[in-house]
Amino acid sequence: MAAAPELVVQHDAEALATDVAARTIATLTHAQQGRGRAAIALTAGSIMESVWKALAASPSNDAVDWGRVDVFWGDERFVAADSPDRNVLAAQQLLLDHAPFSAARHRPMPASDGEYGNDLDAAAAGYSATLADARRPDDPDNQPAFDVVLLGVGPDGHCCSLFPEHPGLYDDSNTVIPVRNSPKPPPERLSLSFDGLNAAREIWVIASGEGKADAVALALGGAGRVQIPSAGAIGTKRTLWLVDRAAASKLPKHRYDPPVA
Ligand SMILES: O=C1O[C@H](COP(=O)(O)O)[C@@H](O)[C@H](O)[C@H]1O
Repeated sequence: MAAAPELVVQHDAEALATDVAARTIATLTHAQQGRGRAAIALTAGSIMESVWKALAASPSNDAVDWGRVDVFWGDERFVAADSPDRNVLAAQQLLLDHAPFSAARHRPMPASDGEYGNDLDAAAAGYSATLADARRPDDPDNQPAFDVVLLGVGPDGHCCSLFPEHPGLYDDSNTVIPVRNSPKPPPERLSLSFDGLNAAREIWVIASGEGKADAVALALGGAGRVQIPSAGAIGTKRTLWLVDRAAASKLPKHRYDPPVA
């Protein structure tokens, strides 16, 4: 079942990051109570470093049993493990390499100098198998139903490494797909397919700043996922757009009526 998008608008990037961190802690705690292990998928993006910092700084972060959390990735740049282009690096530096988060079972996507060498197809198949191995009893056959995906959105509306009018949008051959000729460098990437992404219980699309305002307005205004891929990110239980006022600034008044200052 698909969930129609809800919208929450926070004052600014800092308030947005604090809100996302608090919701993440609550959602993972709740998932652990119901399903034993919790599963989260991360993506990168300009707001995410603030989210990771807010999570690290939250006095409530030990409410989660991080030893019973699986951390996956929604997309990754297929470059060498030490390349500054890797999405995972900042997350490790700010969050995942530190207690209590380091207790989580972290599953980074493969790098181009890792176990699959520079074989992008093999790396995509390998991460699909990683997902399949991590499924819980009530999950779909081939992957965990992520309890939450923290999904960045590009100014062009892309999410994960699913870009407007790009072949990857049509590739649901596996939960994780190889992406070539990405319009945003670097050109080779790994990404959840739409099927892989939309198996998530909750998807939170997180956007901050005026640069994201067109994408937010188009996605919530009814654009299709070929034009604006983030419009096609739909969780089975909940789809939540968490944005700041700048990112909400091009929404029509019936969708968001900003408070008078
Ligand atoms: O390339 C990517 O871009 C998106 C959005 O990033 P932003 O810097 O425009 O906010 C990100 O969500 C994705 O993980 C990343 O690979």
